[in-house]
Amino acid sequence: MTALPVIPPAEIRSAVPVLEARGLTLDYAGAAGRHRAVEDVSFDVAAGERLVLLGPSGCGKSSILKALAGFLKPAAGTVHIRGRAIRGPGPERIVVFQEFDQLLPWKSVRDNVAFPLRVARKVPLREARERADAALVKVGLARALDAYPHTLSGGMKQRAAIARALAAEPDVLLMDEPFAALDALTRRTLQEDLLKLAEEQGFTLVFVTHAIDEAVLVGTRLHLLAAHPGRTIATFETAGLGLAERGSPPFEQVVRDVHDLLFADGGHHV
Ligand SMILES: Nc1ncnc2c1ncn2[C@@H]1O[C@H](COP(=O)(O)OP(=O)(O)OP(=O)(O)O)[C@@H](O)[C@H]1O
Repeated sequence: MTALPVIPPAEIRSAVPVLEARGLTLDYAGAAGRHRAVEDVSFDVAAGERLVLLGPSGCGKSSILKALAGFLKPAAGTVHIRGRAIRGPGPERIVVFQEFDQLLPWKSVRDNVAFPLRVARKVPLREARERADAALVKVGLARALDAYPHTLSGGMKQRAAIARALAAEPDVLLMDEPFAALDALTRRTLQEDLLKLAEEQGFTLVFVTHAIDEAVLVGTRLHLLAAHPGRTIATFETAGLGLAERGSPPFEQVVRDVHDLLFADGGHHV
């Protein structure tokens, strides 16, 4: 008789966070010596959670994301994924950046999305292209499947980069102001698409933004940071504030509370 797999109860499974930062401290080496970008930041991200890192320019949001991606080694403290120390990049963590030049210029949009599936996930060509097409349709690029990146607008390139990440169905999606350079309408649509996909695919997300309304909408939890060096000033639970609540009094109240904290003491934190 085949032994049944032992599946721990949900409360035990969820006890190990997908991501865990403890006392995370990040430095850059410069001509004038060491520059401390982030100091003593700690957080957990459970499966399916969407943690937003929010704060003014220079508070270390991107640096924290780089540490989670495995591009930047902590000067002190630790970062773990599912209990394992992060020592470098891995295919289970995919980063979407703000910049529009994330695509390979010699590949079609479809093959840009299919390529990492084939290489990192060993998905057969036909299936990879099918998954690429489905992801591209979801971000509104159904008519650009065969186009090459240089023929796309900046917004379309960004949609393709997002489709590429989503198609790979990562365990953790890391997004660094992915919508910041998009026009307002596209930005709104992609916010909605991202939330729907998060619901469907259940991925865990760490999302960087300096837009408070976007943070409240996208996040299930907000981690507020102040600058010089980047450090935690507050956290907010925002799981109940999604698309249906946008613009509602509770939603707007959290936006105001976050704004007041970030601009406390006449902009002391900014
Ligand atoms: N490659 C680097 N070399 C030296 N210093 C850096 C480097 N990257 C970032 N920094 C510094 O580290 C600090 C945090 O920068 P980071 O880009 O993480 O902040 P941020 O919150 O993402 O800012 P923004 O919202 O403007 O993108 C800043 O003081 C910045 O000047």
